[in-house]
Amino acid sequence: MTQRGTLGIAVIGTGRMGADHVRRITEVISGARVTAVADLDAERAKQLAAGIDGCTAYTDPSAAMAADDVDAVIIASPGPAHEAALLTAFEHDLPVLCEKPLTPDAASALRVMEAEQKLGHRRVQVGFMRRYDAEYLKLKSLLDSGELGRPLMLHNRHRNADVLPYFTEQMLINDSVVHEMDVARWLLNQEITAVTVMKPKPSGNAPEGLSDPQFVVFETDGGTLVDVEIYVNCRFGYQVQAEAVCENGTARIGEAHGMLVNTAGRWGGSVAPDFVERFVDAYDREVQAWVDATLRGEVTGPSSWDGYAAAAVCEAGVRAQAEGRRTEVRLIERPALYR
Ligand SMILES: NC(=O)c1ccc[n+]([C@@H]2O[C@H](COP(=O)([O-])OP(=O)(O)OC[C@H]3O[C@@H](n4cnc5c(N)ncnc54)[C@H](O)[C@@H]3O)[C@@H](O)[C@H]2O)c1
Ligand SMILES: O[C@H]1[C@H](O)[C@@H](O)[C@H](O)[C@@H](O)[C@H]1O
Repeated sequence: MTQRGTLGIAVIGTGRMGADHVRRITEVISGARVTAVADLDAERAKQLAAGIDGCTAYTDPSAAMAADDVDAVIIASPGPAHEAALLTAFEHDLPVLCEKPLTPDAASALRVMEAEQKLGHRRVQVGFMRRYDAEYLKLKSLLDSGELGRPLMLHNRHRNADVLPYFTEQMLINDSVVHEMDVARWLLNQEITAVTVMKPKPSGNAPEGLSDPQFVVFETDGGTLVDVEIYVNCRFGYQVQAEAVCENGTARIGEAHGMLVNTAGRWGGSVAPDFVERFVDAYDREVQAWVDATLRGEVTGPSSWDGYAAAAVCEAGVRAQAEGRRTEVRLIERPALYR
């Protein structure tokens, strides 16, 4: 610990999410402080570090993780850079909160799990923050209580106002639908066994080369059907909704937020502009839970196994999307460390 009872954290990748986590650790949560930031963009890291007492800027993530005042790591670089950062964190036996996706494909996720198993203990929490959202937590506890009976179907809507120009068809699955892969597995306590992707005629708002929206269906080993409407250029705001249809009732989350206003012959509320606003409390709770567990010497939350399972479903999803046919998901047997 760099200071008594305070975790010194290195944040790797200081773009949108990394910078937001730095702000959160510095201003919102307790028990931790940012002692290092690393970004390939030296200027970006330097600017962020300049505002924080005792924080050093690096361009090399390995140098940041080797620093004496670093006790734990948040990885917020792009998905393809996660494997290398995770393996370096393991070399220093550091606890890690790794933004989703754990890695972009199943083979690299398997390598990460193998390296973690060699350490002999769990080190990774994956940043599937919806598991910390108040509404998702309520839905999970209702489903787990059995009050509604067995879940038959789970309908999901995932809408972003827009995405950056480099957003690809594959990212629709790997960056966006990956959240529904995780929440479906978590809410239902089931594994996803097959994926089908269908595409309506694209929206006029979709950029050239991106077929948007898409409709994704998961089959599960418990016989529940899960569908996801993913629409990343809906223009009107950020919306994430889920409805569980069970034997004895249904439960829906993500419908309304904030104040309801009546005016000029209309009524209504507002739609969050982006995930940073919609899930602010979930991100806060996620990072605080990670810091608290780390200070207790524990690792909780979504594991590398969850990251691997999602990566395997993503791989099947990308194939289903490209080939236009139902694609099965194959998982290895769950290693003892993750049972
Ligand atoms: N949980 C969520 O809701 C959520 C939301 C957005 C992004 N994310 C995830 O967070 C991660 C970052 O996304 P973002 O939107 O902040 O991206 P971004 O492009 O805004 O930022 C990424 C930063 O990482 C830096 N970088 C690139 N390669 C690096 C490397 N090898 N080492 C160190 N730094 C490197 C870039 O220079 C950039 O500053 C991704 O894994 C993404 O999927 C999660
Ligand atoms: O990386 C982002 C992020 O994960 C958001 O939570 C999701 O809604 C977006 O679709 C995705 O592009």
